[in-house]
Amino acid sequence: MSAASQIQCRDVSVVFDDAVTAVRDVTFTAAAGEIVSLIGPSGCGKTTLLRTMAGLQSATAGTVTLEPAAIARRGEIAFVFQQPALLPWRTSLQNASLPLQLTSSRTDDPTAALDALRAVRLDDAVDRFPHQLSGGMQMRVSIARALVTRPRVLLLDEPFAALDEMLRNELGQLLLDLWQQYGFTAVMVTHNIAESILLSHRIVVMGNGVVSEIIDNPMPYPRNVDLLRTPQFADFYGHVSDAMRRAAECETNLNTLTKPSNDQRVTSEETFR
Ligand SMILES: Nc1ncnc2c1ncn2[C@@H]1O[C@H](COP(=O)(O)OP(=O)(O)OP(=O)(O)O)[C@@H](O)[C@H]1O
Repeated sequence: MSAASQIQCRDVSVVFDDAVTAVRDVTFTAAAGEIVSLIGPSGCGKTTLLRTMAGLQSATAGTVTLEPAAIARRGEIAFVFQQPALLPWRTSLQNASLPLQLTSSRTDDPTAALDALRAVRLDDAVDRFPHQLSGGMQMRVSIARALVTRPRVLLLDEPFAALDEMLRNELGQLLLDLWQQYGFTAVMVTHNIAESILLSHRIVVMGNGVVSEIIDNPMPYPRNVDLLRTPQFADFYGHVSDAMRRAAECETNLNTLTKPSNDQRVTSEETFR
């Protein structure tokens, strides 16, 4: 098993086209082996921050440091997207093997891909093509493909958003099992408060590009979906939900301030300096 890496974001800002500040001075650390959720209103910069952590987007300012270093071309950083994005002409085994063929290992040995498919409980679907799989099974193949290189860091962008609640809980449970087995550090963007509570050690709440709150999750591990029916869960859900509301209100207030009437002619930079 690869050692997990700590991810440290320090004063990270991302500005698009010199005009849109998607992420502003974000600082937080995901400890090695921790699961962290990024939640917040739509458009608050979660995906941009996750892509910056993956090295898919450059930071305009600030740094993202992985310790020990994790190298994407060796598959040490893996990304799971909302859509499974499988190649339709490849079987589950061939899709799960893809990173091994693209990364520096360049191996055709199917053992690691078979192991990853077994871990996501798809032993009996290795020779099926994507169109022969349900949505949940396709997502499992996508997760197997991410894990096949034994990444130190797993970044997930709303991986279960397109699935119904039962399937989402089932795959959440699967992700917890895989985390126990593989020991990666995970950062996951989600809109789903219950999912963030079920899975993560800490919940980073964002609003308007900034981190508005970081909430430690007191629920002990190992966890399973039964947690969702406990009074402690209900209490904590209310707490996270209030933080989300505050982030959304902050977003609304900032938007009001950053959209001045013509006669005010104030830039957002001036407003917040
Ligand atoms: N490539 C880009 N060019 C210009 N603006 C962008 C680009 N990508 C994102 N943005 C803008 O940056 C802001 C943050 O977008 P981002 O996708 O990170 O938010 P998000 O919180 O992930 O949203 P959602 O929850 O809806 O997926 C938005 O205003 C978006 O329009």
